[in-house]
Amino acid sequence: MKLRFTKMHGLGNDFVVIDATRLALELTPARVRAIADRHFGVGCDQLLVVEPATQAGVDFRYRIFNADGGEVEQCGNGARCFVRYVHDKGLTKQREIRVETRSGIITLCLRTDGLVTVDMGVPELAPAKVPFLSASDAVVQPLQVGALTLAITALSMGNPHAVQVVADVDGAAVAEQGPLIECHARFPARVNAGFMQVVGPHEVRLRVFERGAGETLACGTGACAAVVAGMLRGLLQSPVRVHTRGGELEIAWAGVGTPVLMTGPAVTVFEGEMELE
Ligand SMILES: N[C@H](CCC[C@H](N)C(=O)O)C(=O)O
Repeated sequence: MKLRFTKMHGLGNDFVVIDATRLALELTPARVRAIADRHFGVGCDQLLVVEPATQAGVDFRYRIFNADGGEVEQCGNGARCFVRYVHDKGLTKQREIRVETRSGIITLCLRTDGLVTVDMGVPELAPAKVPFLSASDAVVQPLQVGALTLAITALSMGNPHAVQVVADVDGAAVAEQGPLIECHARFPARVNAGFMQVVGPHEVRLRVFERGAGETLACGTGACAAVVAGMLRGLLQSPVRVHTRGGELEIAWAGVGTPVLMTGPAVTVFEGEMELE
């Protein structure tokens, strides 16, 4: 079957976006992997699917698939691209929309300056809800990774994150530690591994080895998780500028029990059509 798609990115975290509001699309893990493959397919970190809402008071349903074929709960950079896509495609005239994801409803706002602000919801800190196997709910917890004992903060932005503080992101062992953290037995749903360098109380540098995609140039939920972790540790104050390899995000959080607000760009690169087996 011929499949039309739009290639987009949020700070270099790249997506194939498909409008499934008027077509029935069966996305098996094998099909997702074929689309995401950077040599034999279109290539992307995640596949984003636009579907009609299934509940009242919501504008669309938003499905997210990692390059490894797994469907996941949330994607921050993808959410910014989502609202730009549905607005530019004329699927809505609203600049603020509510979309349902596997982890709940989020609100996306396409600003007149072209940036997008997303209410990413309230972070979940209880280990069982991350999920993270731990007898403690301490903010900083030891995690044995090979011969090292890392100090991580585990939390959920709808999807699971393990954030550690490093002295210098450029020298951080992302390639070595990332896969070991991602698949660590104490994270039964696997986890996104964040490496955060604190530059000042309102500024960090961040790299993320993403669950199901490897290191990406930026991770929106990872930036939210890093700021929440840094504020809980007493290292950061809201708002925080997060420097990723792909560019900058602004993250604001008023504290436990309140939602995290993320602001950043969303870019359309090209339109295309592919043959889908
Ligand atoms: N790899 C993530 C999904 C994509 C998140 C990221 N691209 C973002 O911008 O938040 C996970 O498995 O939870």
